[in-house]
Amino acid sequence: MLERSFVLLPLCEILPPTFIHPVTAEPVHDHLKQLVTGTRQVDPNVQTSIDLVNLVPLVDNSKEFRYIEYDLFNNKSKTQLMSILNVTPDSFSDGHSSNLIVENVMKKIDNMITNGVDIIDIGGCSTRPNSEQPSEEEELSRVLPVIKAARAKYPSSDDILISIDTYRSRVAEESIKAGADIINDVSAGLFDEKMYDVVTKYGTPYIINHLRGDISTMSKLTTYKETKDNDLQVFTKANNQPAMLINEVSKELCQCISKMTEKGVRRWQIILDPGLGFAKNLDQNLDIIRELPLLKKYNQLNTATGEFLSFEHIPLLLGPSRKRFIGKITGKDVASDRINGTSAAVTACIGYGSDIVRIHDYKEMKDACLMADAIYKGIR
Ligand SMILES: Nc1ncnc2c1ncn2[C@@H]1O[C@H](COP(=O)(O)OP(=O)(O)OP(=O)(O)O)[C@@H](O)[C@H]1O
Ligand SMILES: Nc1nc2c(c(=O)[nH]1)N=C(CO)CN2
Repeated sequence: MLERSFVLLPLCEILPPTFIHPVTAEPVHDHLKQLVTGTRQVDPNVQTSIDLVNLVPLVDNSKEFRYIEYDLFNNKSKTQLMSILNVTPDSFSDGHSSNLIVENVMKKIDNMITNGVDIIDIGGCSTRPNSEQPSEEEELSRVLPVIKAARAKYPSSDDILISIDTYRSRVAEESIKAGADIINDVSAGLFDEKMYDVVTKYGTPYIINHLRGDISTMSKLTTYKETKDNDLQVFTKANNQPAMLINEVSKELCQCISKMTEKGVRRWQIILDPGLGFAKNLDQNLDIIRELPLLKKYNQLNTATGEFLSFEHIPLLLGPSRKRFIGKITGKDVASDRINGTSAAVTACIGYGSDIVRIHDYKEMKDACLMADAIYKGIR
């Protein structure tokens, strides 16, 4: 056991750092560290190296087992480019029929795929601060025809991954039935209590984004103070303001994770997003990016229930694209003028450890990803 990373690593995801190995009397986490630092060698009869990959299983109609693979041990996976496809009436319609809208959207999808996008994030409902929310029926009528058309032309998740950007469980469910692969929920289940049941039922990857309040109140809910909870042992110490922000965001995400796992969602379905622009002010958005390594190491133990939650080796997504904090820093009031600012932010996100970036300008951001991967991960 002590010479096998494929035994120790999963154990360290479910056992707290305080857990002592019954025979060696050392923490199990220390045994993993010994393998990572080379103090102890892996068992050559069963493993050629300590390297492991994380597989996020996909639910595909084919019989084959499909998954998204992340080499989280060495940070050597190519960053995934998630391209935003807003199917809101003002994005594609020019006053014509819905068939024409789908036709126009398909051209854009073709172009995204030609330009090397990995995931297309389809959204029929804007979640930017204070935006108006359409009805569920309206949201469904916007996204379903596009998902169906995209899946008809690109049948396999190998061709393209499709995510549905929605906080509504019914939209998520219908989208999965229409062929979407991933659920991207800005509310991490807080806006719709049935969301976790859908995620459990279909077993899809589930992106959980941190926010507070709702679309109209979130911009004001930016006070992050250390909360007192005698039952909660947090292993990442918050000795400054940015670290405290990370810990509070993480704790709030863990509250959601705790609820969803109780409902049957599995750890390997989860992709984390600390939510740039969601209940964060300008400095907090910068802190989130800069302190991403802290978030990736977040660990907590509920001493009352024994529940241990760790963010280690969970894939991470950031969505900085064209957001207001970039506009404020670069002095660009118009969102489409923020491409260079976004490019710099995307590079930083990757440098600090984001596995997926959600962006609007896929051609430009493809280049940013290629450069950042070459510099930070040595991947070409
Ligand atoms: N959470 C946010 N925080 C700050 N600014 C945001 C946020 N979301 C969107 N914006 C701003 O909204 C504009 C882009 O909106 P757009 O709807 O295209 O983005 P999006 O990421 O697709 O959002 P949504 O999916 O909610 O529609 C930009 O002006 C951007 O500055
Ligand atoms: N996962 C994720 N989804 C989003 C994000 C984001 O930052 N992350 N930003 C949005 C625009 O506000 C809409 N949807």
